Amino acid sequence: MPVKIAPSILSADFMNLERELARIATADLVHVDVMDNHFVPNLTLGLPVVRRIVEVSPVPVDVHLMIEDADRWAPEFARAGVASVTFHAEATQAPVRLARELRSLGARAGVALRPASPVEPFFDLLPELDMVLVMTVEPGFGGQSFIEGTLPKVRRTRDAITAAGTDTWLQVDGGVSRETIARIAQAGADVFVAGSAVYGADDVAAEIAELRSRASTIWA
Ligand SMILES: O=C(CO)[C@H](O)[C@H](O)COP(=O)(O)O
Ligand SMILES: [Co+2]
Repeated sequence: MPVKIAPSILSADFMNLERELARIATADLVHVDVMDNHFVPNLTLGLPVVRRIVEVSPVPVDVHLMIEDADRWAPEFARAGVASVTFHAEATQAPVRLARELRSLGARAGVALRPASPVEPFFDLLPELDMVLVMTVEPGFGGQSFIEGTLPKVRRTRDAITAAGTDTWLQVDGGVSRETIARIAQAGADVFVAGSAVYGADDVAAEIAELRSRASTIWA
């Protein structure tokens, strides 16, 4: 089954991260948003915290870097032992060189795109990438509403991955909820980040199961 649910700890209780990670043990990945207050107008957490998350997380760690100078910093997150490192296309000088370096360090390599950034330049480069992240909100904050106008980009990306025949995952991040997930899956996404929808639910495990079920129906 291709569908993966990746709760974002951006909406978790940062004072109790170990407990918050344990609550999402039935998820496929945990999504960790790293923000530097330069690439986006928000500041979250950095390498020392990510290293501890890797040690205690019950599921593989998926890092989303919203930082400038990804070429300098992204490899450090791979060295921290995360499963995947996604850097923004807008924050790197050399995406292929960086993706190759991340892979050589044992991490999956992902490229992320702001809603207004074109994905087409990456179509010929898909064999170099383990994941494409199409942002479905402007990066920086959880709890924003889904931007419907990003769906055609998700569909074009899925079509390009199918044409390339690569095993590149297609992640969406921002405004994923019970209301939006089926439409996003219909457009071709297979990895779904959900922060406020999961951590805002009374029963976190039930919410993860519900999101997975709604997306899986489309993929079945
Ligand atoms: O990268 C992000 C914000 O830049 C977060 O991963 C994303 O916003 C998740 O939050 P929500 O599901 O509440 O929209
Ligand atoms: Co994110």
